[in-house]
Amino acid sequence: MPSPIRVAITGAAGQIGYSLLFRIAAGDMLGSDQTISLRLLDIPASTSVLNGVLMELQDCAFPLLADVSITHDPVVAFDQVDLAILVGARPRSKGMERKDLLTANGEIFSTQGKILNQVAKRDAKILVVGNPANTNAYIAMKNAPDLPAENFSAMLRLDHNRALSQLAMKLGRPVAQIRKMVVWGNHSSTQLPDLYHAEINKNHVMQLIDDPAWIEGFFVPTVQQRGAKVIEARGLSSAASAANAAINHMRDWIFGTRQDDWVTMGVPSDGSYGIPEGVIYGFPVTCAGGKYSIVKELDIHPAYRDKLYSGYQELLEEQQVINHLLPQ
Ligand SMILES: NC(=O)c1ccc[n+]([C@@H]2O[C@H](COP(=O)([O-])OP(=O)(O)OC[C@H]3O[C@@H](n4cnc5c(N)ncnc54)[C@H](O)[C@@H]3O)[C@@H](O)[C@H]2O)c1
Ligand SMILES: O=C(O)C[C@H](O)C(=O)O
Repeated sequence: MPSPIRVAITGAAGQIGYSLLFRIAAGDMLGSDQTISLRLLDIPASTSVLNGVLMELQDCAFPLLADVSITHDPVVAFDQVDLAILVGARPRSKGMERKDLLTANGEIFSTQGKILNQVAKRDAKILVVGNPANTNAYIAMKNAPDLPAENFSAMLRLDHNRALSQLAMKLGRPVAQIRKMVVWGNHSSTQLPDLYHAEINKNHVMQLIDDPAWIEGFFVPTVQQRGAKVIEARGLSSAASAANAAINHMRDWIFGTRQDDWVTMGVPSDGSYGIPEGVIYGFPVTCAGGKYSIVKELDIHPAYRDKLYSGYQELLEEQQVINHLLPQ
């Protein structure tokens, strides 16, 4: 068996952590032949809970779990990590937008970006889940100038999965048959789930959906507002589905996307689709050999062009709020 991969998870005592750790330790992210060394980070106030999580991980006797350690020191958690999933941050509650968390959470990502810069492996893959995920990922990336920008990503996979499921339900077909979904932009209510490129068994789904009102009146707002609806229903934000999306995101980034398919990742813009550099934005990407590439030259529905740009503008507005956390 290959030597253990070091995986750091922040916010490990939280609710996403509780869904995420056990699946990673069971092999859902890195496969059944790969041992894992887990580094769990949380704040001192969560030590008791984190101790309980540690006991439960031990009690599972996972064959792939080479070792697990807990700490509240990011220097220890991120030391020579291969993968870091940055979950630890405050979630929003009912009535809040995700960007309302900017000032509460931004600081965490500037600190952690600096420490990743010092101690993580130079090719570490870093996924930011904590909200507002795109801007937090941007803060971490800018505070880690010695790591390649392409090592940083933000999670839009939950939105992508939500869009896939809504479409599968509409078509009455299995989700596994759908290819080429994308959710553009910010992991916020300005995100744009776009099914105009989607295929099912190599047929364009638009040939099967003769219902434009469903797309704009149901599909798009349902995906955009899903996080808020879950908070309304559960009184807590999505956790198991978020953990599942984080595993999907990392697995595809590491092992590659399916043939003739792509996934949505929040990645640094390279100017594609008129989105200037300087933001982390949801794009369709293919992954191979541990690298992602933005899918180029898709024809954007004319009514969507301005909407893609609105997501960019919102990200710039978010950056204004946390400008003091970016190295000048
Ligand atoms: N991108 C997405 O699709 C997506 C989906 C769901 C949730 N989220 C976000 O993920 C974050 C976590 O959600 P949750 O439901 O697990 O929240 P939670 O409150 O249950 O857990 C958060 C954990 O983070 C810890 N924490 C806080 N500051 C920390 C720090 N500086 N270092 C390490 N740990 C720290 C807390 O002690 C807590 O244990 C929230 O910001 C939430 O909005 C994002
Ligand atoms: O909506 C939230 O605040 C949590 C999360 O980002 C989600 O999309 O479920």
